[in-house]
Amino acid sequence: MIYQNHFIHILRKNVNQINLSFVRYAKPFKKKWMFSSHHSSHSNELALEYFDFAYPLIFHRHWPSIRLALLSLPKPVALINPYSLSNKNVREKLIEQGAVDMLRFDNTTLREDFNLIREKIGKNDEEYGIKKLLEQKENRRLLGTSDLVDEQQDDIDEEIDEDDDMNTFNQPNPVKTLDEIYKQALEQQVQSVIKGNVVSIVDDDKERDYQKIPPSWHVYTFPRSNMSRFEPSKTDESGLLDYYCMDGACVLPIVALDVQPFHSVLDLCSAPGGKALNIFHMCPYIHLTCNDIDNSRSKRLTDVFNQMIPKDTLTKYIRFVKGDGCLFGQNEPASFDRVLVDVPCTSDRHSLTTAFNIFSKKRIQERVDLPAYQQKLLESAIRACKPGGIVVYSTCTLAPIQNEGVVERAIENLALSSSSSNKKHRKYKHNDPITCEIISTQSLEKHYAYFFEFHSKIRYGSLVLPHISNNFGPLYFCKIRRIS
Ligand SMILES: C[S@@+](CC[C@H](N)C(=O)[O-])C[C@H]1O[C@@H](n2cnc3c(N)ncnc32)[C@H](O)[C@@H]1O
Repeated sequence: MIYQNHFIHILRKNVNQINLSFVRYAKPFKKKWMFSSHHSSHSNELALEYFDFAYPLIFHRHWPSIRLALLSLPKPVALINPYSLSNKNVREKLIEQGAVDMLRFDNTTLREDFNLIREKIGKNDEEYGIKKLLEQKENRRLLGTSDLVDEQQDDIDEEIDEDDDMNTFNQPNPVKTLDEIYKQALEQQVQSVIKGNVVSIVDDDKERDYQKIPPSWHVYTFPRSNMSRFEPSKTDESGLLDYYCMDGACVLPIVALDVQPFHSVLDLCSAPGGKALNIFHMCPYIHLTCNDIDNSRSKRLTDVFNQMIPKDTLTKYIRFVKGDGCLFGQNEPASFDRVLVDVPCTSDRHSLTTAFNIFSKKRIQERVDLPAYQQKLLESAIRACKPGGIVVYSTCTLAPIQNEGVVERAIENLALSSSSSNKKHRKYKHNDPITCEIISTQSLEKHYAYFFEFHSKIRYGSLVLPHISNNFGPLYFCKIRRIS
């Protein structure tokens, strides 16, 4: 019931024009569908127009495959409810159906081969020859993985494969049109989203054993290229659901958060609660605070938890708060060991399938203000975190300005506050100087490379690119440590 109801069927007339005749209703616990065969929503089309304008400049030849995936059915994963009485039977049934536990998947050889290829095509390896790239392309084909690896390959592919369909997708217009000029301006903007050298990055998770997964946390999915769907979730005798379906990429920020027993954890923008459930299943011996500003979404959040967690556990370990996350770190002392801040964003996949999305003309100002709002939420999350604690920032957009751009500006702004000479230029009022560093998520990417397509040109954090063979994401996340 939960996830399958989310899926929309999209009729595409041709590659540039879509007819979004289904409109998704985002409430996971209500069977609501709006079907309109006559009206394709204008804001859906605006979203696609914007993506077609901005994203080829960032993702180059990969944009057509990302676009295809965004316009296709997303792939679900099932988060098993360890409190459900049918927990064991359900897991056995899913395995019989061919599903695998994404957190315990151990096809070591496949993963090692894949990682080897990725390493070889390392971002900065300029001396790589065409022959080797072709070999690797063939390896990737044999591994059944896509070729979303490195832009460096693009130039070479263009030299050697002029008839490649992908290259003809955005054929340059020989005459420099006004569009071209706008595109160049936008490209400059995209390139200047981050400075790239103001935040330090450490690789502390390099040696982390990602195979060590707590026994309460199981996430099932079907293997690559397997488009099977999960049956609707059922309730057991005590009224608890046996699993919760969601986008598989949602698991990654939680892996990055690395919650440990007895931690005090804050989920600043929590509703409807998919990631908060993962946090709690990752480590049930914590004190979890779930906050959201929106009344109806907060109600959904508590509904989700009531259907997944027994009442006594809920009251003992979980606190629900309804408040403005921007104020969290200002009014309370920094008290959390871990903070997840999964901010509102342009929700790229969602915007292509919902009627009144943030690309609507009436919401232009909201969209323009979004990165500043996200920055405010991230700064607040960092302020709420204890020194030495971890903050994970996440979004479900591909836009660099809402991802790395926000991370860099927030960390820079918090550091600026330490300098008294800069105090008058500070955007938000807070008392103490705050310094942060970013913890690289490269090792996490390597471990989960079989399931996800990661964008290789990310400086801070990781970005999951939607791909038709395992249609998860988009999802960006960045792991930040508060130092002082
Ligand atoms: C991307 S959704 C969060 C999804 C959620 N983390 C999950 O996994 O189910 C963003 C949420 O931020 C909430 N939000 C927006 N502004 C907020 C604010 N100032 N303070 C707290 N929550 C806010 C929205 O109501 C929305 O529920």
